Amino acid sequence: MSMQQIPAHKYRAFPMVDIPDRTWPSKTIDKAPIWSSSDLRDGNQSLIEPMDADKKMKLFKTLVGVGLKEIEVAFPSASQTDYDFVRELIENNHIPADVYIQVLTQAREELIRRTFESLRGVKKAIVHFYVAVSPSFRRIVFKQDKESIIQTAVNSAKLFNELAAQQPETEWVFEFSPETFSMAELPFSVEICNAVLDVWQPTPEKKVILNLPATVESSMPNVYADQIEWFCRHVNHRDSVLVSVHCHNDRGTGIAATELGLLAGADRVEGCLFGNGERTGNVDIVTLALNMYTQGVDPKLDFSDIDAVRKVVEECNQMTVHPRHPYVGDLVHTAFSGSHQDAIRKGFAAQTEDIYWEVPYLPIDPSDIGRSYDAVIRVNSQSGKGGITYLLEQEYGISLPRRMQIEFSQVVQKETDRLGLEMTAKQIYDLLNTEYLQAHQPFQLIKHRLQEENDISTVDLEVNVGGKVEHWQGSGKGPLEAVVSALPVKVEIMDYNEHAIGAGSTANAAAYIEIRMEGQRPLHGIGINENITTASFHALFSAVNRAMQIANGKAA
Ligand SMILES: CC(=O)SCCNC(=O)CCNC(=O)[C@H](O)C(C)(C)COP(=O)(O)OP(=O)(O)OC[C@H]1O[C@@H](n2cnc3c(N)ncnc32)[C@H](O)[C@@H]1OP(=O)(O)O
Ligand SMILES: CC(C)C(=O)C(=O)O
Repeated sequence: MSMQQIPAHKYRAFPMVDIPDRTWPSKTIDKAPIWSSSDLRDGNQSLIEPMDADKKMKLFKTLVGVGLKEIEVAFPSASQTDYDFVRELIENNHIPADVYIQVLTQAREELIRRTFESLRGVKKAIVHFYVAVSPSFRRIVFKQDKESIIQTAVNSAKLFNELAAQQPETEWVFEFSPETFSMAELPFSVEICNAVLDVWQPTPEKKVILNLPATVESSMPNVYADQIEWFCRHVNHRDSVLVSVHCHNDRGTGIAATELGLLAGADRVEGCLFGNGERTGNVDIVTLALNMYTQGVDPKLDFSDIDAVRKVVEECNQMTVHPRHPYVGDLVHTAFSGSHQDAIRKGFAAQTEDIYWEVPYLPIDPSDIGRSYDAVIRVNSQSGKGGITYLLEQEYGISLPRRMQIEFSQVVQKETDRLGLEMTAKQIYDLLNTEYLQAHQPFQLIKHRLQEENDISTVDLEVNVGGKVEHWQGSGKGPLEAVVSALPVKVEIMDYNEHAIGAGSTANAAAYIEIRMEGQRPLHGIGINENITTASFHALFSAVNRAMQIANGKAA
């Protein structure tokens, strides 16, 4: 059956939480939470092909490298691969001293025993068990009432105490997840958590983790935040509990839910790099961290080389990161459209090291995460003069004057429309070269002699005119006026600009001239030469030739 005409007959809205004095809306995130990566567990269990030992190790090292101190590495009772991976980490000392490995188990005795067995000899570990608490799970999956669900959790919590006591050399941290918390009645979630806390007896010095998952994201993020705040107010031993959020992204608001959950009192976040995980994924730790970073809050995770991290994640998950993925996607620091490019170019010009970052359209400085500025501006048929100018400036040191930017962008626009494709900086330069620098017909300046006496310049020009060498002479108040007077056509110079390209002995000069030939619109020419006077003469010839070609109907 396709979409219902009246969806309310099939679906219902999630109930609001009765918490009119909620405080989270007026809070801000001003410090990093405790991060826990679930890439090797929740992420891994959602892959078409779960990672083998090599991939798991590679990703584990990457997670350590970015600064994660809590890493859920396996569901050891699920498979021999997972069990062996935990053993490998422990037996071959792959776990840095300040890192807790975390493992997950169902609330079943034999699975819990095997889980503790997998951890033999570990220096410190977080052992995590879960029981689903929502009404549909109680009714449909477990076919158990609330009391027997609580009893399952309590029995497991007791077994945790017992098995941990058998390995006293390990620093144990316990974690309990009322799975499907976001779809459950809050009083029941609190009741089952309190029952587990009664067994574990945490203290402020030896806290336990209560992880409150949006196992399937099923409400707006403000509702999730209300749930977290309500829970934090009602759970016992709040000062001895680390409240953790574990959001999935079914409604596409996993990031928002997590951020609001932090405002609402959560201390800890579980998620995966770039949002891998069941269905639409776990919350993306990278986006969360960089959201904090771009608000001036140190996330305590290091994504200085985000592309290296992405490469490992893509290889291990056998899944590519979307080109629009926040912060890391191939296209997210790129502007194709004209007005964006214009603003970015002006923003870069205005940005200095001593002021806050405020380059328009770029929420982060790409270089902070190891990205170059190369891809920031790319030119296609949606682009304008700003982007074209930026690329010529960045790649070739050519700074077109404003009116010339307008003129040349029309040339580029025609070409992008014709090609229907993006144009690279080189293609744009080639077009500039063909259109302006190689505009040698009908008059090609071969060489010149310039004399200056009593403020009067005199030039002798050797010019190739249709294969025949001619000599033209002229004089005027400056070199350009002298060349204008030598030309066989009447032109008026409207504007002139010049600048150096590069520095030192290899520097070149670029000259730009705008002229008007009788009966024509103004047109530009460019000259580039080691000598600025020669460059200006070439610029004038370039402009004149373009004007002549247009007059003769040979160019647009
Ligand atoms: C939201 C999450 O991500 S939770 C984590 C989910 N991850 C995984 O399941 C990956 C690893 N899992 C596995 O390898 C297997 O499921 C195992 C080893 C844990 C269990 O395997 P099996 O014994 O074959 O059970 P199966 O996979 O069918 O799981 C369903 C059973 O677990 C029970 N169950 C589900 N969750 C729990 C829980 N938290 N505690 C206790 N029992 C549970 C179900 O009620 C069902 O029991 P039933 O067979 O008596 O009806
Ligand atoms: C085990 C729990 C934390 C889980 O993965 C979930 O609910 O999504």
